[in-house]
Amino acid sequence: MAKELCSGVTALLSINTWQGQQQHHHWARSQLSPLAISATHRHAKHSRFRVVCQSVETQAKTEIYDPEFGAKVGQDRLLKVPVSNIRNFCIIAHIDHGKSTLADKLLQMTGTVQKREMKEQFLDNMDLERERGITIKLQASRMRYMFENEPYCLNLIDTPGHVDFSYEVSRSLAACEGALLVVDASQGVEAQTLANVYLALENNLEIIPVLNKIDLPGAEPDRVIREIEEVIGLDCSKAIPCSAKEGIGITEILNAIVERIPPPRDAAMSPLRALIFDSYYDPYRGVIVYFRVIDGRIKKGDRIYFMASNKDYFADEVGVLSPNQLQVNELYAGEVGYLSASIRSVADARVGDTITHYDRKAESSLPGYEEATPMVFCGLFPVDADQFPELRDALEKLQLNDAALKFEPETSSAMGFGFRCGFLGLLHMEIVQA
Ligand SMILES: Nc1nc2c(ncn2[C@@H]2O[C@H](COP(=O)(O)OP(=O)(O)OP(=O)(O)O)[C@@H](O)[C@H]2O)c(=O)[nH]1
Repeated sequence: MAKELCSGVTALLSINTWQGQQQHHHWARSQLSPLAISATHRHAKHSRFRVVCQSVETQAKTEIYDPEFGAKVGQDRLLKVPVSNIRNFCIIAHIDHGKSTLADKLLQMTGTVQKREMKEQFLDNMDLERERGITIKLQASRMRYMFENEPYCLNLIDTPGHVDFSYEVSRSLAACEGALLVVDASQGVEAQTLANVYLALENNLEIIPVLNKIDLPGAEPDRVIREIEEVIGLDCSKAIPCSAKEGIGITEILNAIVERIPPPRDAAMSPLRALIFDSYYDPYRGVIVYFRVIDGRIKKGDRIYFMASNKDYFADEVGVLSPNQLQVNELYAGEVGYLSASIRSVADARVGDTITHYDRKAESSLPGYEEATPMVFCGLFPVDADQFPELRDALEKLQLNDAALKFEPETSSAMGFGFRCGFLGLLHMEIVQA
């Protein structure tokens, strides 16, 4: 159905946009692609954008939710491939060694996003991340890549680089079969990279060493290769020299992902087990859960059950990230996607939890679920004691989007009633403050 609507047919578009809480609706009849593009431009400033396309000829209907680029996203990326042609991988790199630049180049080279859409680095798309230039929240993107005349589906799962988020890193590694180890060829291996490489090795990931920034005059790829071999003990005979900035070595990296990273296990007939590697709160749709299907399959309308939080919901929407959200009917073992189910709090769908079916529960959950343990604490007191309930409401709202934030009431003889708040680390505290 979606395909029919993408081949330039005349379509009726129902466009909903939101400005703050206010919804605006427009109808338009046009060739699908050009109109969708101009609509995207017109409404680019709106925070949320939804187009429902109905083919005038066939009455077929599809809904494309895409806050950034509307219907421009190519539907051929939704093409299903056999599990043997899926590759799930992440990028391990020290801060500033070029992970985001490389991720963007991979998205560009596979046609997932166009060059002109790349004004801002794509995978780091939270404002705060941009401001601080670091990756905080995990995100994912599906790419379509042709290798020896066969279509492959490559899922890149982004990992945060900061030590406060090592648990999130470990969950995203558990969702992959392979990792690109990106090392700045003018710098060398850093301690933080080591910790993540060991995590990847523990998860049996196939690691592809990539030497980035070879365009720099100070690059010493041979020295860095020796360093990786000595420090990590990784065979670097097939390390790939690259410049993410200049686009050198990108095809070699894509080919290596297909050739060297194993496909996921084909377990589509088993009871559903999907690993949550990220979630965020959307004020319109509730919590959006990012997951990797490990066993079984999941489709829209399924009654799902979160094994750690003991909560059940109906999946309103299931889709893939490319990198924007695109709805699909079903996702099966090996695939990576998102779902929404009118979930009110991220605590119900925590990173590391296992999703299964309410009526056909998996026997055991996937390993590795951990409660977030706060490491840094601070006392928070209202200036005016009457504002205590407001402060509590504000903290509860914040917690809807950040299940790692903990707080409990506290009294102090000097400050009165307040809260003791726990954070994962100093950076986490700064982010919550912002
Ligand atoms: N010369 C050169 N510079 C590069 C290359 N790749 C990345 N850079 C630059 O290195 C800096 C850091 O790159 P990023 O891609 O933001 O690094 P990152 O690893 O994603 O950093 P975090 O998001 O903080 O983890 C930027 O200024 C890039 O332009 C490269 O191949 N050559």
